[in-house]
Amino acid sequence: MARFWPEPEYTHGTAPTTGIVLVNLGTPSTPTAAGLRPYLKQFLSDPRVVEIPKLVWWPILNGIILNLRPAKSAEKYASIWTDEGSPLKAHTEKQAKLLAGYLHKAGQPDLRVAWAMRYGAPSIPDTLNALRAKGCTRILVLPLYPQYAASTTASVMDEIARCLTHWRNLPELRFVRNFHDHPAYIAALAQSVRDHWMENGQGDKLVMSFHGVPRRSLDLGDPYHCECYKTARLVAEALELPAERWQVTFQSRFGKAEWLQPYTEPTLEKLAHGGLKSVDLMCPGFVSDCLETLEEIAMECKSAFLGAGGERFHYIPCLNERHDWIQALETVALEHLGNWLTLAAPAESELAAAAGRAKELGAKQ
Ligand SMILES: C=CC1=C(C)c2cc3[nH]c(cc4nc(cc5[nH]c(cc1n2)c(C)c5CCC(=O)O)C(CCC(=O)O)=C4C)c(C)c3C=C
Ligand SMILES: [Fe+2]
Ligand SMILES: [Fe+2]
Repeated sequence: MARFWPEPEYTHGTAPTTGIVLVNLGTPSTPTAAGLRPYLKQFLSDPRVVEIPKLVWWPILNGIILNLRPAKSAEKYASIWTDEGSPLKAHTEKQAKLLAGYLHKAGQPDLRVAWAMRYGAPSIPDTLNALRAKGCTRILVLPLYPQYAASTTASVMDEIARCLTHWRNLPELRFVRNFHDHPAYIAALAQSVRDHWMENGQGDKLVMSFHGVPRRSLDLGDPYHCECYKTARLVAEALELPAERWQVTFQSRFGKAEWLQPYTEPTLEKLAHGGLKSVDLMCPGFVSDCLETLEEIAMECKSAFLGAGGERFHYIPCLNERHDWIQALETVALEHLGNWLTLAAPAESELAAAAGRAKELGAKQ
């Protein structure tokens, strides 16, 4: 007897459901050497992050770095850890919850919002599997990196693609490449500076510090450097700052190779030596406060500037849970969802009829 196979939509009995995944870098599970080791191992084994041939890099990573760095980094993490755990994780989770609420209010209650970390937990595969279990057949991936870099944005795409090699029935996919010049993101950054000035007064210079990458990546055509400068220029324009009142720097250098210059900490010392007394520093490339902003900038760089003769150093927090930033995130998401929003999901009655037909077909088999 011929076998009747149900049509695909009956197989799953669900309407096309759309999921949004916010992805950030990741963070250790605990601020201890034991928590740091697996996180650093996964992070620093990513060929998008360290672009040195495996044969050369692996002995250095496994023989030296993973023996020395976990304890050193753990101490730094311990200095910023909160009751909610890692600040990066806490902010990312809250941003996802807020975004879901904003989309619900905007008349999009069916969108599922999830969050994942490129390294550590919750992993990208676990998050995509959870969305699949909720019936999502359309997924928008939104890396929380405003500026595109191969080491961050492309690495998220690699992991999504790697994960989907294990799926038979692929979802439709959309991917936000960057939002470094999005007017809503720029407006939120500029307003965060104005808010800070209103409360604390204005410093003599606004330094905008971005995470660094190896200089070689710029020579190889990575747009990261240019996107950082564009973000900074747009923020400065929004604040009507003349050229001598703002500056771009790059932080978090790793290893001995040259990274993007000028480096943040030496620049701050140079500014102080040159007689600058008062500085405001923001990190527009990080949408959440994390180790790199709370420890490296707000603690280490502050003490370097003050130690070099500066008198006032103010760190302006990241966008975190600001209302204008979550609105910006909502706008970026809605723009990329595009016609997925207007391709209406089937009505309940249609779904019930489809489920009935599927049952009938099942009985015939
Ligand atoms: C080894 C090379 C690294 C590259 C290239 C790199 C690029 C890069 N990173 C971020 C954002 C973050 N990095 C964070 C921590 C961090 N970064 C590196 C190294 C590279 N980053 C290391 C080894 C670490 C871990 C901490 C340490 O041991 O120093 C974080 C903070 C995470 C947290 O838990 O708080 C973020 C965020 C960007 C945007 C970027 C390229 C543009
Ligand atoms: Fe980093
Ligand atoms: Fe750092």
